[in-house]
Parts: sequence; structure tokens; C-alpha cells
Amino acid sequence: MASSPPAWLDPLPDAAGLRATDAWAIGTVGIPGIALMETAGALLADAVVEVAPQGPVAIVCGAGNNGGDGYVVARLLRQAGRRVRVVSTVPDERLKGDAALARDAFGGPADPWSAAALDDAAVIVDAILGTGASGAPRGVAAEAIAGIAAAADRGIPVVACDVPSGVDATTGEVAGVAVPATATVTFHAATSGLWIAPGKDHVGRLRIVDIGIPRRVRDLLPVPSTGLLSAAVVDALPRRRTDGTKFRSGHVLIVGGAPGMTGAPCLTARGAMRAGAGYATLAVPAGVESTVAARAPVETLTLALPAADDGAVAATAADVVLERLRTRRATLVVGPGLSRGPERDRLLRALIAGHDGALVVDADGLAALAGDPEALRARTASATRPTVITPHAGEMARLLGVELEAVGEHRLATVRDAARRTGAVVVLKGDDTLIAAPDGRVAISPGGAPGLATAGTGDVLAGVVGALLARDVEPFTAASAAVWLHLRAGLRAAEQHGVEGTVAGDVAEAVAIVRRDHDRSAAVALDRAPARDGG
Ligand SMILES: NC(=O)C1=CN([C@@H]2O[C@H](COP(=O)(O)OP(=O)(O)OC[C@H]3O[C@@H](n4cnc5c(N)ncnc54)[C@H](O)[C@@H]3O)[C@@H](O)[C@H]2O)[C@@H](O)CC1
Ligand SMILES: [K+]
Repeated sequence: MASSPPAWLDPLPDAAGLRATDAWAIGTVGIPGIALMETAGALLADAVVEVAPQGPVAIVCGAGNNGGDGYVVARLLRQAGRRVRVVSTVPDERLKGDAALARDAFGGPADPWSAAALDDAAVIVDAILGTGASGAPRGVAAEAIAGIAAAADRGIPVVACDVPSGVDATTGEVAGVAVPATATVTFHAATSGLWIAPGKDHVGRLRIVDIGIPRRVRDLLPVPSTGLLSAAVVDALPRRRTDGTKFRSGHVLIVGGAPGMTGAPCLTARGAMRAGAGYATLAVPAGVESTVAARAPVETLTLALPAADDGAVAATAADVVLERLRTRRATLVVGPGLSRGPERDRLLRALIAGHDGALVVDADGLAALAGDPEALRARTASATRPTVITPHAGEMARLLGVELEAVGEHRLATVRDAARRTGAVVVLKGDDTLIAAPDGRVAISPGGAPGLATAGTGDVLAGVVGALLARDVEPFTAASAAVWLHLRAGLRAAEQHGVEGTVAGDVAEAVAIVRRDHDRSAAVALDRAPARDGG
């Protein structure tokens, strides 16, 4: 059994884990499978009624127990007086076990799949494939999924049973066609794939329903390697104490900036300061130092670095940076606005090798490692050198030397591969930001903050990660907490400025407010906690 997960990760089982959960409930607890299916079907029927309170219901059933759930819905809605039309992707005689029982209880008729069955539907129930699916949908199942997608395009709402058919419940991958659901009702626990793009974009509104499987199953089965980030991650962060100093609050040294790109490192500094860094130093090419000093938070220091012919940082700047790091311990954040080129490639490699402390590599810093993620291994082998990299999909593609599309199609596998090959904690940014540790654990952001889709928010995130590493927070926790604070800050900033009007600087400011509000409510909770002796 894996070690217990941190309290701030809500475990997200994979499809196999969920099947093991079902098997335990049936085999060990003794709950009949058909009873679970009845409960699942009843809760699914409730959702169908909510989505479409009246009108004909078309239910498309597949070969397995997902189809069985569909037959329960069909029976219950027909009993409730709804006009129900059931079509199946397989002949009845292929149904087995609980699915066959549910089919028998429904009676009939169930017609073979035909797209015409969806024509007059007020709502469609997708009960074709569930957690037992493997690979791209094949045969009639694939045809039916395409038919549902076409009907959804015409505006007919779709309620997916457990997982939208065609979405891999574990990885969120869509290998062929997939159902675009209006709502998905999933049983007992959401699997990881429901939170990872592109599957996530097919889920619609997600409802997780309890079908009577005892919660203690969580403690009995192996801990899933994936989990959903929760607010509790902020509780894992240290707080300033009255006897603290700016040095104890942590120092972040940012290497970046170039002519025409002076804003990026300034945003990183703002993110770092607002996330609690005691101080920040902006190490930038000499020619832009005064510009950066004018734009940066007044609380930050600057350090002029030798510039190359293009005005961006020269490779020889590594000596200046490393010298500063030797005299003043700091977390190094390298990349924001750095610009690319051979000088930066050499700079990066020298910094990676020479810096004996925490490191964040972002943006153009990652370009220097293109096709050579193993370059980080020499440093990540050492526990004194926590390393976090923060690529978006394009930077990840260059880092691993793969096509951009491949990153988008296989996000979970890609982020795990990157963490394994670099030995670093890897933050693959997106609405479903994934944070992978080299040991295979992955934290997933719930996302939902479109205000973050604007220039500079990545620079802010790098600063927040840097600030938390500078407080000696363990890197998987630091990266996860940073992603969480940044997400909530994106929501907070959008409350004030609107989703369209939010800019990166607003997000940096909001990081502080989000943290303040979290810590206040935690303090209130402590005040209210009963004394241990019961007094
Ligand atoms: N007793 C249980 O274990 C419970 C299961 N439940 C439901 O059962 C589902 C899992 O049932 P199953 O394990 O039977 O699996 P599925 O219902 O997902 O279907 C698997 C079947 O689909 C076919 N299939 C697999 N991959 C395919 C592909 N790529 N293209 C076309 N056909 C494919 C195969 O014939 C396979 O037997 C869950 O998602 C949930 O909806 C619920 O009823 C709750 C209780
Ligand atoms: K389904």
C-alpha cells in the first residue's frame, strides 16, 4: 500500500481503483452489484429530470455495466411517466450479470442503435462506455458516440453516466470520438480523467454521487497516485513569526529580463513578494537595470548583469549570479523575460550546475534545456537542490522534443515523463494545471479561472513558487500551494476586474488577499476548536 497522501490532496482513483472499490463493496461488504446499479441509476435519473424536466428521453446503452445503469434509468423514468426510447450498441444476448438483470427488469423494447432514435429527444443519456472501456471507441459504440456528439451540436443536452463515453476515465485522453456531455454523474468518486484535458472539457457539470459504498474503502485500498488540489494545501505553509526577519521570510533571486521584456521579471518579483518572500533581487542585464528598477516593486533590489551583444544576459553573468548566491542564500528563479539564444543556453547550464539551493526554471529558461530534460538530473539527484519547472504546453513540447499536439493529447503521461526524466517537480500549466513529482504523484488543479489566460500570469506563478521554496517548503507542496494560491487569486482578481479585464499584476496582488483570507478563517477555526481536555 502506498504511504498516506497529504491531507490537501483529495484522492482521485484511476479506473482500476474504482473497479477495485466496486469489487470490495460487492465481494467484501456484501452489497449486491445490482443494488449499487439501482442506486446509481436512480441518482442518474434525478439528474436527467433536472436537465430536462419534460419531453422524450433517449438512452443509449453499451455492452457493460454502464449500459446496465442506463437500463435502470430507463425503467425508473418510464415508471415516472416519461416517454423513453432505448437503443443499444450490442444485441441483448451479449449483456451479462447485473447489466442483463437491469435489462430484464426494464423489459423492453431496446432497439439497435440508430441515430434517428435521438431526433425528437429532449435529453440523451450516454450509457455506452464507463470505467471498463479501453482504447478508442470501436464499432457501433463509436458510431453511437459520434451520433450523440452530432445531436449535442444541434443543442440536445446529454447526461453522461459515470464518464462521457470515449473519455479515458484515468488519463482524460480522448483517443477517438467522445461524448460532449452537458452534465456527468459519476459514482462514489471522480476518477482522475474527469479533471484532465481534453476529457475534462467533455464532462460538463460534474456531480459526484454516493451509491452506498462505505467511505472506509479509502483506507483499505492503495492510495491513488493522483489527487485534486484543495484549500488545505495552504495550511501546509509556514507563517511569519513575531521573531522573524526578512532573511527568515526567504530571499528570491530572479534572473531574467531583456530589452523589450522588462515587465516579466518585475511580475515575478511581485508574485514572490506578495506570496511572502522577505525580499527579492532582480538580476537583469545592465542595459535595462534602470528600467527594471523603475518598474519593479519598490521593495526589491536590482543586480546588473553583463549583457551579450543582443542586450540580453550574457553567459558570463553566471559567475556574478553564483557569487551573489554564495553570499546571500536565495531561491533562484530563472527565465522570465530572459530571451533565448546560445548565450542563455550556456548561462542556464552554468546556473543549474553551480547553484546549490532551490531553483525554479520558467519560460525562456526552459528553452535552454530543449530536447535535453536530463540536463537537470545532475542537480536534482541532491536533496539540497529542490527544483521546480513550470512549462506551458509549448515549452513542455520543446523541452521533451515532442509535438505540441502530443502534449495536449497525453497531458498526464507527459507531465509524469517530464518529472521522471528531470528529477524535478514539474508544473504543466493549463486550466487543468498538473503538478508531478518524480515519484509519480500528480496533483491536479480544479481550474476554472479563465481570467488567468492573459500575459504575465505565468511570471507571477514562478515568483509564488520561488517564495514558497525560499521558505523551505518541500517542492511538491510548494508547487502545489503556489498553483492553488495563483488559481484562487485569478478568481479573486476577476471578481474585482472582470474575467476580461484581469491583468497579471492584479493576480499578484490578489495572491496576498487569498492568503490573508485563508489564514484568517484558519485562525477562526482554531479559536473555535474545543480544548483538548474537554474544558
Ligand atoms: N457493479 C459494479 O461494479 C458497478 C458498476 N457501475 C457501472 O459500471 C461501469 C463499469 O462497467 P463495466 O466494467 O462493465 O464496463 P463498461 O460498462 O465501461 O463496458 C465495458 C464493455 O464495453 C466494451 N468495450 C470496452 N472498450 C470498448 C471500446 N473501446 N469500444 C467499444 N466497446 C468497448 C466491452 O465489451 C466491455 O465489456 C461503471 O462505469 C458504472 O457505470 C455502476 O453500476 C455501479 C456498480
Ligand atoms: K458513459
